[in-house]
Amino acid sequence: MNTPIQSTGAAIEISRLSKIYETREDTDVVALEKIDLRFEPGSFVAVVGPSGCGKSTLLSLLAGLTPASTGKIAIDGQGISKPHPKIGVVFQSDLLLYWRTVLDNILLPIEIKKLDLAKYRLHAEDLLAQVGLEGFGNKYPSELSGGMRQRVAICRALIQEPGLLLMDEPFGALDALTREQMIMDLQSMWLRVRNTVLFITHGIDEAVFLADRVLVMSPRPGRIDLDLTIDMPRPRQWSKVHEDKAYYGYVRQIRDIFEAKGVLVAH
Ligand SMILES: Nc1ncnc2c1ncn2[C@@H]1O[C@H](COP(=O)(O)OP(=O)(O)OP(=O)(O)O)[C@@H](O)[C@H]1O
Repeated sequence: MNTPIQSTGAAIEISRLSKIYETREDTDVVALEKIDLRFEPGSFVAVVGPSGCGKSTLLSLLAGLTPASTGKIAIDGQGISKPHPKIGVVFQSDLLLYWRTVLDNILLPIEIKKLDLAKYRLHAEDLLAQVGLEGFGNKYPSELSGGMRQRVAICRALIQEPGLLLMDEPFGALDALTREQMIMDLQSMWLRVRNTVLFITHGIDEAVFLADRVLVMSPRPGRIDLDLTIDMPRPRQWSKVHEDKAYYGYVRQIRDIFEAKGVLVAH
C-alpha cells in the first residue's frame, strides 16, 4: 500500500530580485529586473514566457545555483544563497546516471549527504510505486522509456520531501501522449504531497491545467506581465478540461498578452 509523503510546502518570498549577466561584449544582459513575488505554501505556480525571458534564470536563482545581482529570496523566512535541502529540482533532461540502477539514482542525493540509506530505501520504493514504476528499482536508465526516466528524475527530486519543487520544462522532451499522461500523474502526485511547485513551461495548456496561478513573463528583461489565478476545481481531467469555458478564458488571456507583445502573431 502506498503511504502518502508527509511534506508541507514552503513559503517563498522574492523581493526586488534582479539578475544581470556580465558578457564578454560591452553590454551586459539584464535577465530579470526587480521581481517581487510571494508563493503561498503548497501552491502550484506555473511560469510561461517567450524564449530568453529569464524563466530558467529565475529557477536557477531559486535553486541557489546562481547568485542574484540584487534582491533577496527567502524560503520559510530564511534567506538562501546556496542549494537548499528543502528544494528539489527537475530539468527537461532527466540527468540520470546510466551506470546506477533506478533505485540508486533516486538515492543519490541521500548518499551525497551521507544520510541513512536504509531508511530512505523504502521511501524510494514507495515513490516509485506512486509514479507507476513499482518493481523497476533494479533496472538501469537505458532499459526505460523517456517518460519512465523522467518519472525517476521526479522521484529523485522528491526523495528528501522538498518543500519547494522546481521544474524546468520537465515534459518538454516527451512525445505528446506521454506528456499528457505525465501532466495527469504530476497533478495526482502533487495533490498527495501538496508541496510548493514552481513549474516552468512553454505550454500554455499545461500551465493552466496544472497551476493555481500562472505568471506570464515579458520578453527580456523578464518581468511579470500577468499574475493569473486559476480557479478551477481539482482533480482536473485533461480530456474534459478542453470542454471547459473557464479553461479557455484563461488560455485566451495569456495568448492575448503574447499577441499584444508580438510573441505570438495572430493571422
Ligand atoms: N550564463 C549566462 N551568461 C550570459 N547570459 C546568459 C546566461 N544565462 C542566460 N543568459 C541570458 O539571459 C537571458 C535569459 O535566459 P534564460 O535561460 O533564463 O531564459 P529562458 O526564458 O529560460 O529561455 P528558454 O525558454 O529559451 O529556455 C537570455 O537572454 C540568455 O541569453
